[in-house]
Amino acid sequence: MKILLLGKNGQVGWELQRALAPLGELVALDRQGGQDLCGDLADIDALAATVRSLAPQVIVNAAAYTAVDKAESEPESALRINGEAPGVLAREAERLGAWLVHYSTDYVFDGSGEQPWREDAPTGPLSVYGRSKLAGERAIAASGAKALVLRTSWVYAARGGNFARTMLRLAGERDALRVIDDQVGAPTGAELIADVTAHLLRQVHTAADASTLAGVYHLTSAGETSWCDYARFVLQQAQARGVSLKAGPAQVEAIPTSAYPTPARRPLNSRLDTLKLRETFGLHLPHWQTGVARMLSEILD
Ligand SMILES: NC(=O)C1=CN([C@@H]2O[C@H](COP(=O)(O)OP(=O)(O)OC[C@H]3O[C@@H](n4cnc5c(N)ncnc54)[C@H](OP(=O)(O)O)[C@@H]3O)[C@@H](O)[C@H]2O)C=CC1
Ligand SMILES: Cc1cn([C@H]2C[C@H](O)[C@@H](COP(=O)(O)OP(=O)(O)O[C@H]3O[C@@H](C)C(=O)[C@@H](O)[C@H]3O)O2)c(=O)[nH]c1=O
Ligand SMILES: [Mg+2]
Repeated sequence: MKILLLGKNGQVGWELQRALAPLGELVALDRQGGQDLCGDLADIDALAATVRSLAPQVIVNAAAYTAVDKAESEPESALRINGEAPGVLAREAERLGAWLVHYSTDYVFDGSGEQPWREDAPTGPLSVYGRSKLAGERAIAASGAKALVLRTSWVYAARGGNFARTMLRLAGERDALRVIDDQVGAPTGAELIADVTAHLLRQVHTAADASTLAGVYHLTSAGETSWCDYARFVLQQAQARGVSLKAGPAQVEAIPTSAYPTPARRPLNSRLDTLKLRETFGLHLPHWQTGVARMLSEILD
């Protein structure tokens, strides 16, 4: 099986390089591409030509415009990379009869209520990033390609930029942190996302009628937390590993969203219901604290 991976150096892309390697011949590209291959999602024609020339059986798209606040002032760029380019990948996949795996986000929802969102719940993005990711989902659905669209949330990894690492840095610099406690979701590790992706592709590869497996799935860790309690957990774990910090968990002040103005609005309720994924593919999803503790061991021990 030939697999084309885009966005190979992002949090998820890096872990996918590891997890997809045993499945077949892996061609992994970053934005720069190489050897007449284009991995830049903003260069739509060259991207389509690259897919045609490689003719993979599977395309995995881990590239995205993920700077949520910056997207508010760069909507065209976000929409091209997150909205248009996935549609082009899907149309090329459809022509080739290839599968597309793509990632989306909790930010496609408006964050109302307290119930975990199911896959078929109405969307209502609050930000440019959320709208651009929803546009990508819709373009994929319209293409007719066999696709797995995995909505995840609050992604962290040992390698790359994420909230946990920001909290560690700030707690080393400041006496106190102020962190939002009324946005609730599940921190999800790039390792888990990559391993589940590989598991899904194996099942799709061996299923008698694989096309029935195509669709949108929610993929997050089990459990839920707020950004504030997540920050406290990270700092408590760091201290337990002997890291000296200016601000410990007790110096993390809980604040409402209204006290932390940002260019992009974010959902209050980011809970995603993962039942469909677990039942369809026979998966167990670990609690968020397990993966975060493991990631912290990796970077701190
Ligand atoms: N991070 C999160 O909290 C969440 C992420 N997701 C989704 O999961 C997926 C993976 O995200 P994650 O790994 O965390 O994101 P990262 O920001 O870690 O990685 C994104 C990658 O995309 C690359 N990229 C950006 N623009 C382009 C472009 N024009 N052409 C090619 N590559 C580009 C970046 O490269 P460069 O470094 O050169 O910019 C980077 O390597 C995305 O679809 C994202 O929307 C969903 C929910 C939460
Ligand atoms: C740095 C900081 C952030 N915050 C808040 C702002 C925000 O609501 C929350 C998280 O901040 P971030 O900048 O990490 O959030 P953000 O970049 O919006 O994270 C999102 O990224 C995209 C790509 C996704 O798809 C989402 O699932 C989600 O992970 O914490 C504080 O309250 N205090 C702080 O000191
Ligand atoms: Mg961010």
